[in-house]
Amino acid sequence: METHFLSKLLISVALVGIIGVFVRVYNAVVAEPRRLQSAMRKQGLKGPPPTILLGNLLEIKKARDAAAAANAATVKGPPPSHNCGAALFSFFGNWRNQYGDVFMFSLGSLQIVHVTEPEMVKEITTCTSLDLGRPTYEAKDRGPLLGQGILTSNGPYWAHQKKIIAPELYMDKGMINVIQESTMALLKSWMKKIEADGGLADIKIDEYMGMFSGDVISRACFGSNYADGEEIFMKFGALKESESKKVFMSTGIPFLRHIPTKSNREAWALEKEIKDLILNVVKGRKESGFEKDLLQTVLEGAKNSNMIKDVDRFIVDNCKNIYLAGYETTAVSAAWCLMLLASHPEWQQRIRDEVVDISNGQIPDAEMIRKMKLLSMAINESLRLYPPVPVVSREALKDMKFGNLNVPKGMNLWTIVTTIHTDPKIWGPDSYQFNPARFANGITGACKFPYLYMPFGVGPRVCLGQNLALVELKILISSILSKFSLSLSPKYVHSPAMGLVIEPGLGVNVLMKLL
Ligand code: HEM
Repeated sequence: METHFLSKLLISVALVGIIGVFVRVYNAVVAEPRRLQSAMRKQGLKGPPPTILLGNLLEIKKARDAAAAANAATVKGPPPSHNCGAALFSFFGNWRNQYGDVFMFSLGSLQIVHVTEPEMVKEITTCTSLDLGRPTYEAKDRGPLLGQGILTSNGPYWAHQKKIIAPELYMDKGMINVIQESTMALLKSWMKKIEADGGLADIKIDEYMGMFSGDVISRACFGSNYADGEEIFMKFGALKESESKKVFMSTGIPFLRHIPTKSNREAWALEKEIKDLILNVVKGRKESGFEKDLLQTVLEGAKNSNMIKDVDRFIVDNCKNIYLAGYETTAVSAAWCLMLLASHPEWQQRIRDEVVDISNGQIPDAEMIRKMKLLSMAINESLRLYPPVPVVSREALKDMKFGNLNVPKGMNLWTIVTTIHTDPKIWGPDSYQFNPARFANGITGACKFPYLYMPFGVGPRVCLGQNLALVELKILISSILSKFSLSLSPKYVHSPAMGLVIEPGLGVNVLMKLL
């Protein structure tokens, strides 16, 4: 009798559990997307029709596969034009032609409003309300990679983290020294290689750009524990590699991250290893040291705050976030800029003349790079054509209004940087060409609406490492130009690809000669 009652109870509990899971799945996959879609449709917003579960993912996959095949088959040598958006996001172009600057689409169950209308872009990107934040799906879908550090957090917790981290990323003399040392290491390795190859070397520069950028970040973050930092970041590189394969095509499909697939299990294991390694360094610090690096700042910030409940997690997530934000973005920016200068010998020579004139054979310092106007123009132009981060994304954390559009809580807003950066209506008829001269009078002179130039984002969530990145790029590129002459290798195939950032999919091969 008692056994019968117990088994009945168990079955009832199991049933309630199953129904509970079913309701949650139904809400996430069907009800919530429908609610958001219907709220937008009522206001006249159109977009490609989504399917349940996948949204518009299949259409996106088809367009990406077609573009990749076309790209690999054709563009060898210097690219005739730099329409990165068409190579990577042809689907946005097609939908924009059909539905206009503002339309909606779905990635899985994720509902997104695409915005390239200038006034609305301005309103969104400069909105200071904490009700508009970074998309919550980023932390959910890419948890092992991002955690809840400054990149993904929102509200007062984000504002608090920003206060702790931002001052550490201001440029000071120590940081300039670190950049100069990393630059010298790179120049030496190239000189050796060129000599060994008889005066002319064909160098795949991407790997070296990564080493340079990783070196700077490891030293900035971990100071004298720099060697530990390198090991941590190597593991993080492996984690990033496996996670970047999931970008786009697994975005917005709920529960995928909880399934113990081979790649998820690998990611979980790496996540744990990275956490243990970082906390080991932290333990050493508590016992022995006083340092003035980013780790120490985060450590002290966490200890002195009553808002941070899980100190270990705060430290680990922010180390990962800084590395993720600053490593690859800077490395690919340098690679794209050198590709452009190798393909435009006239600009290369003009900038070299300026550099030699100002630096007189030395590795440039902060004062010198401030004077290098042509170099800044070329870097601005390179970041316009190849912005590493192609989308500035936000989520309405409460019901909000932009322009005439009521945006319900949970809706994502995407500003497509590649489209905006190359729109002929904004930049003129040569918008797909490399023409640094357009920046001769700064950003305001180059573009009808300066707030539409956004390689580092705009508004309250603007990149905190912008100055650091620009100084890195200026010191590195000016030093390279003053020592070597560059031309594009016949091996170069133009292949913009989307990992976590826009990267040269098949690398950048440059023919390098000592001057
Ligand atoms: C050329 C190199 C870089 C580019 C193109 C770049 C671009 C960006 C972009 C587009 C954002 C998002 C802005 C937004 O959502 O409005 C961002 C955020 C951020 N970046 Fe960078 N970044 C670069 C280098 C760096 C470096 C070197 C660091 C630090 C070491 C860094 C740290 C950050 C941080 C902490 C954030 C988050 C800011 C926040 O949410 O409050 N970035 N970056």
